Amino acid sequence: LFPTIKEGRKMAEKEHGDETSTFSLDEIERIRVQELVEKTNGIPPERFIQNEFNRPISDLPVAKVPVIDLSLIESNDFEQRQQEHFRLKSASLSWGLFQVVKHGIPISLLDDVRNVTRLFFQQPPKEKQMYSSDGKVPDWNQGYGSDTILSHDQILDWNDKLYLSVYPEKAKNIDLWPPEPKSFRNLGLDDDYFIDNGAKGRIFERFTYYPHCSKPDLVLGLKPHSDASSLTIILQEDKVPGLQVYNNELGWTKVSTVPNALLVFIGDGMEIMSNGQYKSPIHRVVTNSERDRISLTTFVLPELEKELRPVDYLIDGGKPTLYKKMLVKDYEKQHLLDFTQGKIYINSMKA
Ligand SMILES: O=C(O)CCC(=O)C(=O)O
Ligand SMILES: [Fe+2]
Repeated sequence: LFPTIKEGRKMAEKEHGDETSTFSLDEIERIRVQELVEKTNGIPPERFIQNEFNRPISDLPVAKVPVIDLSLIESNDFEQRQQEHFRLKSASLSWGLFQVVKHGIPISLLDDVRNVTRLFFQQPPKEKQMYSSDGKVPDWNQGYGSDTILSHDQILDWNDKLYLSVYPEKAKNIDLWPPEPKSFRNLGLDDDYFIDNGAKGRIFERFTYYPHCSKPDLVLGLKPHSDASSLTIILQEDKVPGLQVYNNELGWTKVSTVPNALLVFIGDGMEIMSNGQYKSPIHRVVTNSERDRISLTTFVLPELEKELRPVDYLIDGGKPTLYKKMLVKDYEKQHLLDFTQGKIYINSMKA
């Protein structure tokens, strides 16, 4: 059996007491990881030390993530199109993730997005803090901040983030959108691409900054989770890996970066809607001692008042329903609660 969070932390303290740095509870829960790194030279305070069974492992196998050519999905050649559709489907059935290339988004735009993300995090703390919602209802989880803290026992992630609602328009809180760097508000992130392509619902963007860490074998950039979304699209940096995905046969595997590809994850919503045929993979992010890392995550989410459940035709004729039903807004609440405690919420949805 795994130790409880408290037991695990006691064990970690004993073993690694001299490798951690000390801060008060209040300080730790308010400071951003980026500032911490400057103060401690990258030495993690004890609140960030993972239980033994969750710590990063070196020498992992590389995940064979399928690469999908989007231009073939839209090809006029029927056979080519059908073949790529088949590959897309088998990627969703097996790994639950794939790299998309020839997606039609200009590389220069991807570079701009990456640059602007870096520039945002390079600004002084005071400047960034203006875009924090600081726990204010209804935007308490939006804006600039670090790991969401729901309990003083929580083991914290080694990242800072800027989390923004971009669609629908009325859910956008423009006060949390940084005017600096200048190009931030007009990245084209809020154009109608997804909406026109049928994904009506909600879209959030999460800009994440993972500072370097002097003890990368003890902390996680982002703890294990599957995404509560329908679909997630990730833009990574080409040269700084860190993302890992769990595979039932291989255990943790490393996801290689493919230059300028977009990485797509099937989310919990799709797993439930497909009655478990499509997989919402468990993934995490590890840090490294030399380089910081940025990523941009786009979450495509269903409307809050919708019910999450397997689609009717998949359970027609008495086929077993493998998941419980739940309103999207309740699902997201529970998912966040479980995430902060290091649990995988979709497991509790299995009927
Ligand atoms: O930084 C990454 O590559 C992954 C981020 C992620 O998993 C998330 O935002 O849910
Ligand atoms: Fe994720």
